[in-house]
Amino acid sequence: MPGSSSTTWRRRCSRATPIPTPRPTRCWRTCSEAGRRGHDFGTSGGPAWESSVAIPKVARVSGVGGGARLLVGHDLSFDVEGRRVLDSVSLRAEPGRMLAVTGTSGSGKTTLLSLVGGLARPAAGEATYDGGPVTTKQGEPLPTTGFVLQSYGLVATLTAAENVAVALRGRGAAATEATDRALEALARVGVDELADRLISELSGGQLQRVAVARALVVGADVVLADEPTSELDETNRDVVVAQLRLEANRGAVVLVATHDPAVAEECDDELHLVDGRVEQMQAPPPPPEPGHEHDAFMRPVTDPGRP
Ligand SMILES: Nc1ncnc2c1ncn2[C@@H]1O[C@H](COP(=O)(O)OP(=O)(O)OP(=O)(O)O)[C@@H](O)[C@H]1O
Repeated sequence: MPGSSSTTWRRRCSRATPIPTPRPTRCWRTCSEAGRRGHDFGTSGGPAWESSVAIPKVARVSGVGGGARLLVGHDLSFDVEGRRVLDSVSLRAEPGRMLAVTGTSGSGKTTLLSLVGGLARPAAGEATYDGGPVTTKQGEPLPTTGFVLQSYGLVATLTAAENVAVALRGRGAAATEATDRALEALARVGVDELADRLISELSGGQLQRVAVARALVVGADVVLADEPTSELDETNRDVVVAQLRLEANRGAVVLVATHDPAVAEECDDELHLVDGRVEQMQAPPPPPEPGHEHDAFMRPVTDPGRP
């Protein structure tokens, strides 16, 4: 049922397979234990990967509220040419978690990410981060934010490395440091070999991974990724999702707009939009009692030959 409340649920990541890794350049370790997802990429001076990721099995319904480093949307609405394309949508995204924003094409995913990222101003409602506004009065994002734009927003006349380094140069990093970190970010998504190629010489999937690297490189408080895997094969999709998970693990709020159920499945929470409104979600059933763990996979046996 559409409504103005935000309803998200928490799901356990179901995949316990090792995450495919691009060629690492530095400290990189994999961990394939169930419930421990992610890798330690010893770069960029950021905090190390937290060794375990607590993903409870139980459903959770989030309410809207303030709180430390929460990204909150309060009844956000947005109009385009007099048409309401987002209608009273609320969300509450926590650091350390990945929130999938799903919905059919045109349902408002990009619009919602733009509003909570401060790229657009809502017609009504408010977005807050850490209890305060998401932008300065001049419209500059206040939390450090890594955007993966659907259209990438890369500069065609610069190389892949330069496009990524720009995100750091704009924040005052020295040229050498920015280049080093750009190469590391490109390596995280397996495109460091393309570092010196012009953007105009890259394929769609390569461009998309450069755009992801640019969002990763800043060690952002908030990562807003709009369809970050739409051009990728399954292996590279998993690499990108694993890197977004790493961002969450180091404490970022991560929002991923996606059409891909496999990507949504890897997230902890999901907010589903239908025609610019939040669709009421059904929470998954509670975990089985001890001793009944396999019941969920059992089907009633109907044998027409038996009474
Ligand atoms: N600049 C614009 N001009 C006109 N209409 C727009 C504009 N931006 C968004 N819209 C409309 O707003 C609605 C929501 O668009 P939005 O891009 O947020 O959807 P989406 O769920 O991200 O879609 P997709 O999955 O196709 O990227 C759509 O009906 C779209 O046509």
